[in-house]
Amino acid sequence: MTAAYRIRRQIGIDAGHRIRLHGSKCRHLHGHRYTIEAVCEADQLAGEGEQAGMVLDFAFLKDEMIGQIDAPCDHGFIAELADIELLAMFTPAEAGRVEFVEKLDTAVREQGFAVPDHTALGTKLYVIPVPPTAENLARHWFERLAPRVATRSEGRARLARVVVWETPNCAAEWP
Ligand SMILES: Nc1nc2c(c(=O)[nH]1)N=C([C@H](O)[C@H](O)COP(=O)(O)OP(=O)(O)OP(=O)(O)O)CN2
Repeated sequence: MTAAYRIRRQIGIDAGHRIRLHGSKCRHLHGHRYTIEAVCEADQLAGEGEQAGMVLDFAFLKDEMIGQIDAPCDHGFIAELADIELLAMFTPAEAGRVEFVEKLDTAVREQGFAVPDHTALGTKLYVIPVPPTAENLARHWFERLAPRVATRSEGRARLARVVVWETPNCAAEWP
C-alpha cells in the first residue's frame, strides 16, 4: 500500500431539490443543509514556498469549494434537466418554455451544468444532467473540483474523494 498525506475540509450549503421519480416523499420539492467534504492527497508535501509542509493550503481548498460549489448552488434549487415540469416553474414570463430548456440543454452538454442568469421569481437555479441525489452530486462536484485542486497545488495534490451529507444521517461519496 502506498502512503500518502491526506487532508480534508468541509463546507455547508443550503439548497432545494427533488427526486422526480422517487417513490415516496423525496419527489416533493424540499431542501437540505448539505455538508460537503473534499479529501485531497499527495505523495509529497510542498518543500518550499507559501505551501511548504502542506498537501494544499486549507484556505486554497476553501476558495475552490466556494467557487465551484457554494457560489453556484448555495440558496439555489438543484434540478435535473429532464425534470421538465419543474423547469417550467422557473421559466421567466417573457421566455418561451422550449427556448429556455434548449439553452439549459446546450450549457449542460457543453460544461456539465447550467446556471441561467434569469429565472421566474429571480430564484437561483442549478441544472445537472442527472437526478440530484447525494450520489450524483458527489460525483458532479468531484468532477468540478478535481482540476482546481491540481492547479492550486501546482500538480502536487489530487482530489481523492468528495463526500456529500444530505442529512446528518445520510451521506454518499465519489469515488
Ligand atoms: N441513496 C439515496 N437515497 C435517498 C436519497 C439519495 O440522495 N440517495 N435522497 C433521498 C431524499 O432526498 C431525502 O432527503 C433523504 O431522506 P430521508 O431518508 O428522509 O433522510 P432523513 O435523514 O431525513 O431521515 P428521517 O427518517 O426523515 O429522519 C431519499 N433517499
